[in-house]
Formats: sequence, structure tokens, C-alpha cells
Amino acid sequence: MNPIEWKNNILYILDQTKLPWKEDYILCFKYQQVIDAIKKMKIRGAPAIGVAAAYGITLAAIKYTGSNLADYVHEVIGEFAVSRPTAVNLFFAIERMAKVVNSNKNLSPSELKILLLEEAKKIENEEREKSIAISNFGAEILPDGVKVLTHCNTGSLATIGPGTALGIIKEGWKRGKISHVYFTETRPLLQGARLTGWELAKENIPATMITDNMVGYVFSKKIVDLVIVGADRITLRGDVANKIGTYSFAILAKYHNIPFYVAAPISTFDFNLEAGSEIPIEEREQEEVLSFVNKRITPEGISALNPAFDVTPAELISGIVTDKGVIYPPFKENIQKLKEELKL
Ligand SMILES: CSC[C@@H](O)[C@@H](O)C(=O)COP(=O)(O)O
Repeated sequence: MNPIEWKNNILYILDQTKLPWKEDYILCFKYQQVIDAIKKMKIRGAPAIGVAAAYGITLAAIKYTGSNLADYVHEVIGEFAVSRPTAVNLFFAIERMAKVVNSNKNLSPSELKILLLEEAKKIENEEREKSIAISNFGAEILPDGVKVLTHCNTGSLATIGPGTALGIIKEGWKRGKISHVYFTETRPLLQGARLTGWELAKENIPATMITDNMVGYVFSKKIVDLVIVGADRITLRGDVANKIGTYSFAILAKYHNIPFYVAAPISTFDFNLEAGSEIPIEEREQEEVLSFVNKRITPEGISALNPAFDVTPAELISGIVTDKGVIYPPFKENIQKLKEELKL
């Protein structure tokens, strides 16, 4: 199941706000529809947001009939850059699209449009390959018969391909290494209950959902042996921004001596940032937490906090599974080494 598909100059986006009730694709004819889909989380998950933006920029270029395509593409890139602030994959993808424009200034508009589409397809294919690699590296380190907990949705819907944390779980299940999967409901938008539940059910993987506030209980009862989550941005010292709640689960895992793994492609690393405190955290509308299934549940006059992500310090993480292998502590040294090896 692809969360996104490019066909005949139309971008098809599977509307994740309608899952699991309806498998409905939005047909994007204009780039503004893609920005809207990202903002409203019809498409979400760090790698998938990057791919959507790359195609959205291509869509804008293809539809443009004016006389300065390069400037126009840069303007559109500026609009995508403010759609969701935390997942660095968005910026990774738009920088690559900007580079195509900047290094091909002498080409005709039609030639440039072809190159932009090729780059978007390349980004998509690379993300697919990366999530396959992560799934394999991660499955290798899983102990036999392990009971795993994951948070939010990091599967095919959030990436292109099997997924990151959920990709590892799917691969681990295929290899007979996982005995049971637990996943959180993931308040407030229920990416766990709706989306991870949907993917696990499609794969016939036996799974149990818990609400976010049951994690401590589940750890204390030794119901779970290991945690794997995804990431929206990882800094040079190995601090990880991920779906709100991740930080609390990491602290609880440390207390209970439960290994806590993060899975993400190298495109989720932000080599410009040293510490997690520098990561911009998206603050979403209060209404999302004050209401449940579109019905206000908190009395009028009460306000709410709604950060979409939190930051888990490197000290709480056992390992980071990437498409280039698993990084272990000391993270700062090992991330720096990988950066140099990959010439990034
Ligand atoms: C492979 S997806 C990794 C992360 O993007 C995922 O864990 C997550 O936090 C998703 O948040 P979302 O707000 O649903 O985009």
C-alpha cells in the first residue's frame, strides 16, 4: 500500500485522516493541495512528508506557464518549508529539489521540469530502499521470541516501503523472532490505534493496543521486552525528536531496564544541530486535544497544550537503526564517524 503515487501529472495521496474507515485517495492537481494535505496530516510521517513535498514542488513546476520557472520553484519551496517544522526529511527533500534548480539554470523550462520529476522519483525510490535496509538491520538485532512495543505509526503509511520501526517489526515477525506486538494508541490523533493497527491487521500480525498512559504499567508487569520507535529529527549528539510521548516512554524504559531503540534513515539526521533543545517542535491547534472525534470533551474556557513531538536525550537510547547499520553509544562520536564516512 503506497501512501503516495504519481500518475499522469497527478499526485495521489492516501487520506490518512480517513483511515481505517475509508481508503480514499486525494487527487492533487495543484501544489497547494499537497501543502494542505501535509498540514492537515492527510499524509504524515517524516519520510513520507519529504516525498510528498518533492512531488508537490514538481507539480507546481509542471503547472507553471510563466517566464521565470527557477524563481517560482524557489517561492513554492518556501511555502513547503513552513508546512510542518519538525521532521527534517521535509528539508532534506526540498533542498535536493532546490539543488536541481540551482545547478540547471541554463536548461529550458521543459527540460528542468523533467529533471525535477526525476529527482522526486529518485527521492521516493531511495526512501523505499532505505526502509527495506532499516527493516533488515533492525530484524537482525532482535532477540528470539521478543515482545515489542512501538509508538505512533512508522510503517508503510509513514514511509515508502515497509517502514522504519514498524518495518523492523514486520521483518522480525516474518523471521519468527517476534512473539507479540504492542502499540500505543497515540493521542491525540490516534496514529497508533488507526494506522499502526490498520497495517498490523493487514499483515495478520497478532497485536495488542494500549493507551499511552498504560506504558508504565506494561513495563512494570514485564509484558514488553523491547521498544522501537521512529524519529522526526536526530541531532549530532543523538537526541531524537519523535511523536509526543516518546520521551516519557524512554524514561520509563530506562527505569525498567528495557532496551529502547530508534529507527530512522540517515535523511532524518540533522547534522547542523548539536542538541535536541535546538529542534523546532510543532505546536498544533488546541482543538485537536480538547475534542475527541470532532466532539468537544473539555468545557469551554479551558485551554490545552498540543506539542506534536518531544525530544528524547541520547542517554536514554540503546541504539539507532539506520539504513547504513545500527549506531550504538557513544552516539556523538559514532554519528560523527558515520557522517565522515558518508561524506555528508
Ligand atoms: C517513519 S515515521 C517517523 C516519525 O515521523 C513518526 O514516529 C512520527 O512521529 C510521526 O508523527 P506525525 O505527526 O504522525 O507525522
